[in-house]
Amino acid sequence: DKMGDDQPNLPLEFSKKYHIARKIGTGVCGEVKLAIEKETCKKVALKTINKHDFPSIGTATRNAEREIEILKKIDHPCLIKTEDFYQTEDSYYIVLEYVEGGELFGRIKAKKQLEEEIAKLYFYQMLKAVEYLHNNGIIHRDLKPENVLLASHDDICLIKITDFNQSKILEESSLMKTLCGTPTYLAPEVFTHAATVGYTKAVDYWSLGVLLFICLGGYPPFNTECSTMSVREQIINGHYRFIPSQWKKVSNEAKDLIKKLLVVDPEKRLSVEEALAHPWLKDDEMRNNANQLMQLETAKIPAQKRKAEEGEGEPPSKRKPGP
Ligand SMILES: NC(=O)c1ccc2nc(-c3ccc(Oc4cccc(O)c4)cc3)[nH]c2c1
Repeated sequence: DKMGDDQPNLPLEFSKKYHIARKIGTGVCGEVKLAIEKETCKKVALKTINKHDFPSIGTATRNAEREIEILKKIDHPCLIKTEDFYQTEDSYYIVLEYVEGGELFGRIKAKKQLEEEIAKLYFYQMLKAVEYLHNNGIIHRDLKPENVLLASHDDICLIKITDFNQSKILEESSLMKTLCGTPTYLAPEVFTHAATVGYTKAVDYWSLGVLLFICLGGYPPFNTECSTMSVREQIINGHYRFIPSQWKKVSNEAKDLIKKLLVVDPEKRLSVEEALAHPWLKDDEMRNNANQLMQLETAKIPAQKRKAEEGEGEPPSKRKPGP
């Protein structure tokens, strides 16, 4: 069709370089479209965040700026890579790698539930990715099957976590500094309130438990099927069931790991490090597969960041199309 815009008000610079194909996902704050780089026919995912969308003026912009800051900073084989950014006065445009296999959500729906060995391979990679995020002071806060992408249509494949729109960067809070000072004059609630304020990494541990439950059981642990409690009450009470017909082929070790992640008290919830040490994941064959997939990915064209650090990289938008 015509060489012009396929979508109105895209940045001209973007329209010159890419051709929009079709919508491939809808995030909370914006949409994701498949786009083709004209010079190389390479597929990319274009995520558009409208500055004037809900949740409220300013929040969408703040979240988008934080998402872009995080995307520039991260570099891990199981985290989505960013190719480019554009901005107009009313939208942000993030050009991301196109992850062929699509959402884990679609794979689980198609297969009803994943075979245990496949679920283990994916979950181990999710843990490694979240371990990397937490070690870099980033909490994802929106881990769900829609935000876990699969690198290929094969079962044995790399996963890529995406969507940092709800993510938080753990910075030195004034409360943390206060707690390091001399407490002589500090009121008691500063200590007791401290234990509950803000989000901690533990919210991601809980989400990982829900993700693993859905991968193995094929249905969510907290859902509207429950007649006596609302979803909110089920979560607050940590009330869920392993429906026998869905779980008869699943090992007790896998169920044990889920039980230790879906713990209401965040202090008692298993951390990523502890989950990685759980017997269910002490599986050398799986780890070899996962590590090979991750090393292959890392060996590919180094991410923009690595190039930038080595000082070779031109700013992405001025780069010659890669091989
Ligand atoms: N929310 C995000 O930050 C985000 C960021 C990047 C994303 N890429 C996809 C994506 C990629 C490939 C897909 O393949 C398919 C598979 C089947 C059908 C289809 O139309 C596309 C689907 C979704 N979804 C994304 C979401």
